[in-house]
Amino acid sequence: MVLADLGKRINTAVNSALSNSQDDYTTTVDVMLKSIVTALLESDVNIKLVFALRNNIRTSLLDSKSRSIDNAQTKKLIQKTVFDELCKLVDGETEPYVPKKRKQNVIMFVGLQGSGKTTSCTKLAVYYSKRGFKTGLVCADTFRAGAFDQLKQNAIKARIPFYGSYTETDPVKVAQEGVAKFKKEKFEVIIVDTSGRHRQEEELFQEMVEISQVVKPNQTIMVLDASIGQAAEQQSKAFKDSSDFGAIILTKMDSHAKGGGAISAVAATKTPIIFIGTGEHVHDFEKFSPKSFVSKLLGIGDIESLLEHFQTVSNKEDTKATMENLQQGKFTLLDFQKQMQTIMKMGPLSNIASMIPGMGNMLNQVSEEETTKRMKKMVFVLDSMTQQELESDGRIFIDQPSRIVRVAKGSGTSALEVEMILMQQQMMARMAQSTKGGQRGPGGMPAMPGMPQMPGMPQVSPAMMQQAQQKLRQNPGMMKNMMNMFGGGGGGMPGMGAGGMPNMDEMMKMMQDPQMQQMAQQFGLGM
Ligand SMILES: Nc1nc2c(ncn2[C@@H]2O[C@H](COP(=O)(O)OP(=O)(O)OP(=O)(O)O)[C@@H](O)[C@H]2O)c(=O)[nH]1
Repeated sequence: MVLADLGKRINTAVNSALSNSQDDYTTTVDVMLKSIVTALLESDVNIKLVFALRNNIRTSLLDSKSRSIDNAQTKKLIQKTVFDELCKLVDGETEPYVPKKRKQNVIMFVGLQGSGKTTSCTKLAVYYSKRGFKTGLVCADTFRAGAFDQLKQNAIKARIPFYGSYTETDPVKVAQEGVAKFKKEKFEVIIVDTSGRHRQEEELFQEMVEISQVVKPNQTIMVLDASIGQAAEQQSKAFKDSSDFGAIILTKMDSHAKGGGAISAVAATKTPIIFIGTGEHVHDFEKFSPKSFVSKLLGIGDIESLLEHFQTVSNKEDTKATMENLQQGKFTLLDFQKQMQTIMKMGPLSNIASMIPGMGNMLNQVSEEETTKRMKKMVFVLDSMTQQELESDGRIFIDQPSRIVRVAKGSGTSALEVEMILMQQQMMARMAQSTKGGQRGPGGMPAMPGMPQMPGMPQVSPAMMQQAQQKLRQNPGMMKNMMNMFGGGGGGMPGMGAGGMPNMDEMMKMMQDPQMQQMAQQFGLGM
């Protein structure tokens, strides 16, 4: 992620300040600030902003009130002051426009060529469409050959109605006609993609002014490539003068670019970032809030973004069907397949992990590549099942083991791997059975705490539980295996507790189940 290195360095600076008991308070603060300033400057953040941030933190930390408080409070104060000042750095100060239902909201995109405009237009269209807005896309880029085809392909894939022309060369005319057509058809969100050039040229800005005059956008969004560095500021100012955008989308935040230049541009134009692009896929798109961003940057996690993201990528109908099944205490292989597809749509596991408190570092222990490989295998296995098999509770495979061999062949996996997935589904089905009518967690998934005893399971005494927990602590590799069994601990899976973390007590109970133990031993999981 962009700025990931910056986050680590700031964290280190704050933590070493907190653990340093030898220096006096002023020296501790100054040493910490020196490291933070260096990290920010090396990430391309504008020098003026860096020094303003440094002075603000120093003033807050060294004023007489903060100095008189005790050690624990000082630690909290340092953490909070750094956090707040970093939030201010990415806070555009003004409130962005929010499209209203049953109104016709016209949104115009501007930005240089290659910044990710067309991709972001489609991502935003999908975002609003998923939230019940009748949404259409207009391609007003007649400058670049192939621009309309690109938007068309994206729109078809995402099932978003679109408008454009292969013959009309006047972008103003195309924009006007497209918006008029969608307005007539009572569309609620109409997104206009415009052209970009490689450089900031006079004609481009003139074109933006003219399009803006005819489509009268409720909101103009500038798309900015997070990797452009210091040039971001000048580019943003030029667009601000011509098209007075009211919001920014930062793209390519998944890259390893420094990103500080783009952050500086936000501060220079006092315009809020509303979304960030985190990949090329249509769902690699996150709503931006300064607090969430800084939380993730510092590895604190951000459940709000996770749930918001889950809502965007999950299919309402599928979720509803799974919910109904869960209400009845059922969890079929089809439910399992839908959940896997949703998790895969959420993007790289590191993206998901960074949103879960305490999970940011977890993927360092379980290799992302390995986990993604395992998850993909699970999808291949489930995709190789017949509809009858998917809609079943999984027993069909026990009754007819030849099915396992067929699925293994079809998915390019082994019979053992298929059995492994069936075992996971069985575990989840058991959980669903035991939570029938019980409490539900976020996203309607079973809430693990306070879960009733699973049917057919031996009673687990507190001593046994303690023993098992001890065993787990002594053997972290076992936990890793368990995490892998659950596809790397991705969020939203049935059987996961709040925030997608597996519930330890529940795991313990499952580990005590003789049938599960037998199967686990067979798979070499060493329970
Ligand atoms: N990794 C990554 N790639 C992205 C992201 N957003 C866009 N891209 C890629 O960046 C390239 C350019 O994106 P486009 O959407 O075509 O850019 P554009 O600004 O519309 O360009 P023009 O149509 O030429 O003006 C494409 O290969 C996209 O797939 C992102 O958030 N992350």
